[in-house]
Amino acid sequence: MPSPRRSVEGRPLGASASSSSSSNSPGSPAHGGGCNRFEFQSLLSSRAPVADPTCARLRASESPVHRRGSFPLAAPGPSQGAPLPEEDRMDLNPSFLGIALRSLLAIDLWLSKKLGVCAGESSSWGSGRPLMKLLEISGHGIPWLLGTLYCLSRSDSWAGREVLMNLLFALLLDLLLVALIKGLVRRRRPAHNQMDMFFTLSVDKYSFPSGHATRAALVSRFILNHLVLAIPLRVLVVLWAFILGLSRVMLGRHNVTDVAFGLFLGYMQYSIVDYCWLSPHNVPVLFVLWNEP
Ligand SMILES: CC(C)=CCC/C(C)=C/CC/C(C)=C/COP(=O)(O)O
Repeated sequence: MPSPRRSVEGRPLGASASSSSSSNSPGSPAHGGGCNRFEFQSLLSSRAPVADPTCARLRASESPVHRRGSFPLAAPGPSQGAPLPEEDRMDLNPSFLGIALRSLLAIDLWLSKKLGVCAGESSSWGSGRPLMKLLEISGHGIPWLLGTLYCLSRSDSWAGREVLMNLLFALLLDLLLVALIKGLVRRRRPAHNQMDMFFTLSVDKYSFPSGHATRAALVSRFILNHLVLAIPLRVLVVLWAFILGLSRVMLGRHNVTDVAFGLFLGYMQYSIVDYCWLSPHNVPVLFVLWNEP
């Protein structure tokens, strides 16, 4: 009578774990991909080196997780009742972080789709689209850059110039960081978005993080720290940032997480600007362009 096939450590292998490639069982190469189908690997294989890496990988099919039916790739082998070390079982469990991230992404997509009520003319709040697009322009990089440059050219005080120079630096830093992260993450905009934004850069086909949200948070914090405003105006500035962020999701331009992270990033960017504050004392070269007003 044939004895069960054994791994190098003497434990029996499951039926589909046979290393003979002639089989047409699910785990066999003939069934598509061969041994590579077993994506998970036992901790044991890293502790006890084996001569043949194929064997190490095949040992995964012995795992209790595997046998419980989570991945029904292999039929139960003769090792069914044999107890395994605790660490073998833990390694095959999906990580908590992975599950949490996947759940967050699923909620994000679902919520963003639900909130995308102005994504098209025929959407449930399609008539609000022009207003959302007006908000979009209020947070666009071009008007902010041109506006700052214009004010800088008209400014007649050193203090005003210093603040405006730092605002310009903040806006450029924001464009750079957002372009960098968008290019690295490469998250596509939501499927329901109509790509009809004016004046975009090539990275703006990506959505993470929202450039409008970063700018809104950065500029708001900047204004609150450098302009003396009455309380109602201060509230308005904060509201503008949040409503602009929400409008990005309502227009279908972004998912909720793009905007949430954008607001956070913009807020943090202000801290960088504040830390590197440009003044005639630390970078005089930037200020020699002007004579004393
Ligand atoms: C100096 C320079 C490179 C200016 C470019 C300004 C510009 C075209 C910024 C793009 C603004 C924009 C459309 C960002 C996308 O915002 P999301 O909220 O859709 O990420």
